[in-house]
Amino acid sequence: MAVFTPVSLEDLNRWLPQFSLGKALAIKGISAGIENSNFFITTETGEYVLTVFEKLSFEELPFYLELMRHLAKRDVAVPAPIANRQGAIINALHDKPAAIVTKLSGASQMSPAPIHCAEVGAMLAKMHLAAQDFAIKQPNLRGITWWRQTTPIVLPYLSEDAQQLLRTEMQFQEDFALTTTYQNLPRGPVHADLFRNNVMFDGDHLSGFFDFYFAGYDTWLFDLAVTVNDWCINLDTGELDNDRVNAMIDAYRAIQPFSADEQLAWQPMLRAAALRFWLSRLYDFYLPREAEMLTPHDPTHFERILRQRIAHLAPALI
Ligand SMILES: Nc1ncnc2c1ncn2[C@@H]1O[C@H](COP(=O)(O)OP(=O)(O)O)[C@@H](O)[C@H]1O
Ligand SMILES: N[C@@H](CCOP(=O)(O)O)C(=O)O
Repeated sequence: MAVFTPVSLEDLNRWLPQFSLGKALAIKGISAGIENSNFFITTETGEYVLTVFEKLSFEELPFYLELMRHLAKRDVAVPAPIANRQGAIINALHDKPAAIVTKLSGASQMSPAPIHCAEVGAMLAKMHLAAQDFAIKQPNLRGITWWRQTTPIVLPYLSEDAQQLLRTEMQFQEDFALTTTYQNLPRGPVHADLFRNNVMFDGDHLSGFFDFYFAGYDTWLFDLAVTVNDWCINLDTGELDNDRVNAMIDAYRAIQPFSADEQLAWQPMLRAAALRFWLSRLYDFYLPREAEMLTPHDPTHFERILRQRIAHLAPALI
């Protein structure tokens, strides 16, 4: 991540007494990630993760953190938010919303095999089902409304060829969103950013997933498409690795079978998932925010993936 808002050990020890976590012993900024300021913290009671939210507001945040609390209570492997003595899980730090969550064990699996993709597919299906009775409905803030807003902002930075691709794909997705196939897709709270760096493995065992800060109420299929586009590809070309794709969708289907509409929507949804992250990476690349640490992601990675999804069909969901 970046560190946009520095937090010192002294800052933390002034802020921490509202929690039952004892004294802070150490704090370390985390360079991975690009959205918020994240820190590993060690206190007298253990190790946690502190996040200072850079864009999400006090009003928007309950959806994300209450969803994590809801899932953790149902034994889904996600970090649990830590409440202060008044029961609040979102508290101001340096005038920004901040939260402490439990720290997951393990490490990211950045070169996944089919076995890892199967674990992720099964866990994603379990998460979708466990979230069905979650009471708060907040839209995916990086859904098609945001794509419409962001497209004209980033277009001027693109080559003519890339501009043509973006305009054509936006029209395709606008048309697809009007179909009954799309409108009939099962939906609920989804993670919407389940990349390899947001999942922890202990060996071949999935130990947890985190970074719910792009979550929203959207189609389950969009969530699966986002995940396939990061876990099941040749990173150099964006081409799908069918063994990993089939491992993930077979494991998902074993828990939650696909509807006829999902089977019809699969190819357009893989394109939509590629478009969404091409747009966000273009925005972050050409309109970057000031940060103490920031590792921006490469936008052309998702341009390649989008072109691949348009040119070649993925394995079907049947
Ligand atoms: N609960 C957690 N347990 C363990 N590591 C975490 C946890 N949350 C975040 N991290 C670490 O912090 C990094 C950045 O977190 P992430 O949520 O992806 O950033 P951002 O808030 O910018 O999206 C992760 O790649 C991971 O290394
Ligand atoms: N995962 C997305 C955007 C967010 O990145 P993160 O590292 O902050 O989770 C991408 O790779 O573009």
